[in-house]
Amino acid sequence: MANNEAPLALTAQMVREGIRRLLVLSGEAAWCRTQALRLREQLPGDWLWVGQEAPVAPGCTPQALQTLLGREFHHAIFDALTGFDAAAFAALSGTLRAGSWLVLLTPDWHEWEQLPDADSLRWSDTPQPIPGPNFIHRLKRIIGDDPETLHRRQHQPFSWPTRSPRPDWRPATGEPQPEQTTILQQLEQMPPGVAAVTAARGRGKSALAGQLISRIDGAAIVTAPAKAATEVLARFAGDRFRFIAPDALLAGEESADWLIVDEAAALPAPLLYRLATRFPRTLLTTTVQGYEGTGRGFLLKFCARFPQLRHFSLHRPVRWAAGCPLEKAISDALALDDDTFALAPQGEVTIAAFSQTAWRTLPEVPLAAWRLLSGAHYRTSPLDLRRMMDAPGQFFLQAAAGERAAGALWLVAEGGLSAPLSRAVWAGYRRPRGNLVAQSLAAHGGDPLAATLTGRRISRIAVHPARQREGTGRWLVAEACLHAAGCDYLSVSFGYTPELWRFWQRCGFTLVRMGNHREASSGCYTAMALYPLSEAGARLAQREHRRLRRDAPVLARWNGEAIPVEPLEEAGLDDEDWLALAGFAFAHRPLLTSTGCLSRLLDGCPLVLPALRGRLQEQVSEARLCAALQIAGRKALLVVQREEAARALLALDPARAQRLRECVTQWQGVH
Ligand SMILES: CC(=O)SCCNC(=O)CCNC(=O)[C@H](O)C(C)(C)COP(=O)(O)OP(=O)(O)OC[C@H]1O[C@@H](n2cnc3c(N)ncnc32)[C@H](O)[C@@H]1OP(=O)(O)O
Ligand SMILES: Nc1ncnc2c1ncn2[C@@H]1O[C@H](COP(=O)(O)OP(=O)(O)OP(=O)(O)O)[C@@H](O)[C@H]1O
Repeated sequence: MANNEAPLALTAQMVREGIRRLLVLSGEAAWCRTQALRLREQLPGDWLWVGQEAPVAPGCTPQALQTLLGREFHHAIFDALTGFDAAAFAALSGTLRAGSWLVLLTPDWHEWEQLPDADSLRWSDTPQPIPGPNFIHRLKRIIGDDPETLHRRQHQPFSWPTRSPRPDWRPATGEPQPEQTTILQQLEQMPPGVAAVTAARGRGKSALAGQLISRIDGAAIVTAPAKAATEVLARFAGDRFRFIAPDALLAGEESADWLIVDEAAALPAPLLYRLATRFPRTLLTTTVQGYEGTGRGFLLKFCARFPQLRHFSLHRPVRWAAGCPLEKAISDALALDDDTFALAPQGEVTIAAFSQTAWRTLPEVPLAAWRLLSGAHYRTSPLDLRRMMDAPGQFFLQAAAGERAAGALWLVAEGGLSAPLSRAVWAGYRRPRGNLVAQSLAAHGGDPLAATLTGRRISRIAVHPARQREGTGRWLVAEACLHAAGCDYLSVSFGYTPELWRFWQRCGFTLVRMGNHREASSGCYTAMALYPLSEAGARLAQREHRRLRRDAPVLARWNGEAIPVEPLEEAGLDDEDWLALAGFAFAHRPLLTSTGCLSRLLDGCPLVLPALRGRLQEQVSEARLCAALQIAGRKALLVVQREEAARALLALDPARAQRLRECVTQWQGVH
């Protein structure tokens, strides 16, 4: 067959069979792009080009792909020549219609895993891009071993292969598919309440929601993170489709018999919760595959808040045929399949540490740990997989029972900043990437040298649901302490719930900080806790815990949330307050970090200080305060608040205030 007829013939066969395939082009950038453009001309289709720079339209960057989810394309090119955004790659594959090619452009196949990957700046806290050898090595092995993937390398012969035929695909006709019919029947008879439909990509969730709208007697409102992503739903709902954006819906008074929330897990949990409780019946649809950052965690965390929730799932693909080679290749490469929770691990538990090198020597161990950790946590994405595999400073423990993972724990090395940098972080001048808890201890805590201490942050811990409350979680944490000899503390930052805090308390952790606002994704306040491992760590934990107890009454007033510590009712300013106030008045420490000491300052100060009192004592919103005081905006308001604090300090003790001003302004000079 002539070389330009072969791709046409193979593509026509893929259309008949309802499948998609991966084609990898590896070599120099110019060669890869030329080959891709040539193929694009040969094969008709709408050919989305995803890369940092798309030479043709339609095109978008990997990061912008999120806005196109819910749309469908016929063929796509994914440029991974300078960086590989795994989440975007997987998401793109889900948008491809039957009969499509996903063309992946990679650097020279042998060099790829050694080359710096621009995407690493998102998952590694290093200042420059680093290579991701473990991830790329595994990806290469899976692609290389996959007989369905085509691979063309520069300077190597290539001919289009033939493939033995599969049964012809019978695409859906527009009438509900059998799985859809069963669910529709139940939804139509559902008493008031919440239902959730979950499935992997392309299973007909959105179509099902549209079919429901077109069948019910009453009115329905559709909402979703992006209207552009509701095309399929709109098509199946017909002229009864009515879309209202989530915030507009919340702000308005609209009523309807059904609320349909498409891609529900992409909305912040508190918003979703408020929406779901406002309508008699709510249908949530969401993708349960790691790359949408949702996963089983959505069911575990969000849906658990509705005990009567009806949960349905769709299994058979509709956008393409079952057994599609592209779907399989991507699911294998990104460890997306998710049956970890189906079988309970049996038998005695043993715990062992493993390092990133296990991805080469004994990959099933880290893979099982990854599956457990990602399945148990809300919003885990392939970014986390890449971090786990290749970012520096990661440590792991696995609890095994028989052949299966019963628990896993992931730690990240933090701290050890230089004294000048730690002080600059404390003063609010600097905030380099990474070191979440270590920097937070300095930036929001009382000790300017806090970030010089070294810690290991527990980034993830999970125990298999069938083996919880047996002490495995505590044992994992105890083992982590043994493996962290030489560090000052173990730390954890988590979305506060009383149950989770109970766990950390039982592991011996001391609460040192509560965030000032609920996290959009979890609806929880972020809490930070420490487990000291050295004397310096113990001093830090005690000092920060005491500070939290002092600030607790003020924080609780501010949050309207009880802080789980015994409040210390101590009026007046101590040395730490003076330093923190100087950090606010003369440097850049944030207002919300300084609420405790500022409140104590205001309590003992006769000056009027309207910008501070208005915000902290009367809790007037920033916008109203700006209007009342004729201040141009939030930034200008903060300047005024800092000036007021400076005036109060200078009035209280001019010499001390002056001395502290000189001290904290010096801490700016770090580069
Ligand atoms: C940084 C982060 O990863 S934060 C997120 C933590 N991970 C998750 O939420 C994932 C889902 N949850 C889990 O995987 C598990 O429930 C874990 C890891 C939190 C706890 O693991 P387990 O092995 O069940 O904990 P373990 O049995 O060691 O519990 C020790 C003590 O903590 C407390 N505790 C543990 N779970 C709970 C709970 N759900 N409610 C109340 N107390 C609890 C109890 O006091 C328990 O002792 P007890 O059983 O004798 O009363
Ligand atoms: N019953 C049906 N008849 C005809 N086409 C259907 C039917 N159900 C779904 N489809 C088509 O299958 C494709 C996938 O459906 P849909 O978008 O609803 O799936 P999804 O699970 O929401 O996928 P994604 O998560 O990728 O958005 C769409 O092109 C849709 O038009």
